[in-house]
Amino acid sequence: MSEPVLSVEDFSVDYLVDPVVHAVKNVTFSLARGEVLGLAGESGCGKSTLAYGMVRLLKPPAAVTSGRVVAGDVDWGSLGPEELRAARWDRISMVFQGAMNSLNPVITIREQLEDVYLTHRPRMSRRERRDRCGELLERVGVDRARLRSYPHELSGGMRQRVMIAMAMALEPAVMIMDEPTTALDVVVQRDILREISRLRDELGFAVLFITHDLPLLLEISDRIAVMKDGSIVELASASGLYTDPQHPYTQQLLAAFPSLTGSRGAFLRAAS
Ligand SMILES: Nc1ncnc2c1ncn2[C@@H]1O[C@H](COP(=O)(O)OP(=O)(O)OP(=O)(O)O)[C@@H](O)[C@H]1O
Repeated sequence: MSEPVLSVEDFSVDYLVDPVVHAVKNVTFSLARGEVLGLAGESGCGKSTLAYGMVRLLKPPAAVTSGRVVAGDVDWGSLGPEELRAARWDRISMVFQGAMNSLNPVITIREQLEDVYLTHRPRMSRRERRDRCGELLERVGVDRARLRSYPHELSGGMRQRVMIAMAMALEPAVMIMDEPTTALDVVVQRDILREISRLRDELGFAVLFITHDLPLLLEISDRIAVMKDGSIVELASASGLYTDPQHPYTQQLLAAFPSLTGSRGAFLRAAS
């Protein structure tokens, strides 16, 4: 495998409450350039804690108790608050569940997208910034005329696409997506996921895609990590995990989706 764009080594997070919750336990994995790694597991297994922990967005009582996260040549644990702010979006960007609700209601889509460039690329000319914002929107399937809109004038699906555009604005090597389409209806979800797959092929960023929806992960991932009680119990190629699950918990998860037992492999990305 080529040099990973992201590696997570022996990473652990506790919630320092009484009694202490060991939410993420000694997690290790890496992401190759252009890879989609799915992270599956049921509610409460620690997926979101891992995602927020990786980009150091956790607040007390959460505490990272072991390990490190290295993106490119940067150890995230060694960055100060300012450096972290700069590295987020630029090297690793995030789209979280309900992210569409974090758009500022009183400023236009154009201003929100331009803001990313104003903050992170202050030397970019006004003209280039404007062009880029239009291109970004079109990339995620939203007409550039929408730059003039306010968030409430867009549907939930469109707003989530705007968030994905924003996450791609600085062309980060890694995007972390935590249930990015869960709040949307199934057709919109599929459209957006197809778009993410296409953009990944086109731009070559790697994606850590988190969801409890295993059939969805089988469809879009190259490899899948299965998480249970804070630990990764199995990590395999999507096809390997589907055809030859090793861990009893993975077998149980697969069995919980009767639709998967139909035409074998129909869900697999590799098979499409
Ligand atoms: N602020 C907190 N204080 C104490 N425990 C917490 C806190 N936040 C989360 N936890 C616990 O940490 C564990 C992991 O939670 P986390 O939200 O990361 O799981 P998840 O797999 O992302 O679940 P979901 O899919 O429901 O978001 C759970 O046992 C949860 O109860």
